Amino acid sequence: MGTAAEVADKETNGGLLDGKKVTVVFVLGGPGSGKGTQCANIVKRYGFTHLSAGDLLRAEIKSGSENGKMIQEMIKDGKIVPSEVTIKLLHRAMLESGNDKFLIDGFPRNEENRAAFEAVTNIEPEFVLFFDCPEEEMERRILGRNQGREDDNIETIRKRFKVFLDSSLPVIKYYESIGKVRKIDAGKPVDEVFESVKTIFAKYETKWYDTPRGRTMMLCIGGFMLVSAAVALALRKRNSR
Ligand SMILES: Nc1ncnc2c1ncn2[C@@H]1O[C@H](COP(=O)(O)OP(=O)(O)O)[C@@H](O)[C@H]1O
Ligand SMILES: Nc1ccn([C@@H]2O[C@H](COP(=O)(O)OP(=O)(O)O)[C@@H](O)[C@H]2O)c(=O)n1
Repeated sequence: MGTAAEVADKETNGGLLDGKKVTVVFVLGGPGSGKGTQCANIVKRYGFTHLSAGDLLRAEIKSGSENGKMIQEMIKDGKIVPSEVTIKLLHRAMLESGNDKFLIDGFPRNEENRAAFEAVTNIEPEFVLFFDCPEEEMERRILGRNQGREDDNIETIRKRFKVFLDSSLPVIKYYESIGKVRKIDAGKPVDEVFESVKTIFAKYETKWYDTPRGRTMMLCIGGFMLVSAAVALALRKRNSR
């Protein structure tokens, strides 16, 4: 049982975010497996909002918040930041986005992350997209990433691999046991990986008439048909006189 405010918050959520039904896909895989790269592709094609737990934590460090120093130390050491911190950032970003489809990348990374997210938001993922990639390939990719990340050095990379095996794989196993994992062979080139991703996301394909431009076109076509009908009617009336 949480505080009264927490309980009230949970009751108003009821699996919804701000009263809205949302779709959440967790994107998991080892460090460097290509989660961020493929999330960018999914955003473009399927209109999801991409929320990377790591990016949100790094932005929190930059913002100079009171938790910044602690987060920085944990990331530098490849450790998993306490759930309450990460979940608060994810929850806020979800509310601010205004979207109803989310890719939550790099989360949940351990059992605590998973259980706490479910308890706080009451949201269950639609499915878990799991990028399965050999460790040597992930290491090669991270070392070539060049994003100036403090944790992309060989010592921290090895720690992150260990945390992935010890803490994150059990979460993937849990979702596997309830039939929610969609596994992708992520060791292939980017385009080939995206081909596999597309087969999983096919049902989220945005129809052209669901886009802002498509809706405008539909309105124009509707307006044109109305005007044509009115003109045809007027002509018929005149001819019948
Ligand atoms: N399928 C792929 N083949 C080769 N390089 C890739 C592939 N996917 C991503 N990369 C590169 O590997 C690095 C790590 O990818 P990234 O998407 O940042 O991984 P993650 O988010 O899982 O840590 C990046 O430099 C990216 O450009
Ligand atoms: N749910 C999460 C996600 C990331 N993190 C931290 O952020 C670091 C970087 O995560 P990331 O997802 O951006 O990067 P990759 O390890 O996937 O390359 C992790 O090693 C953790 O220290 C966390 O504590 N909790």
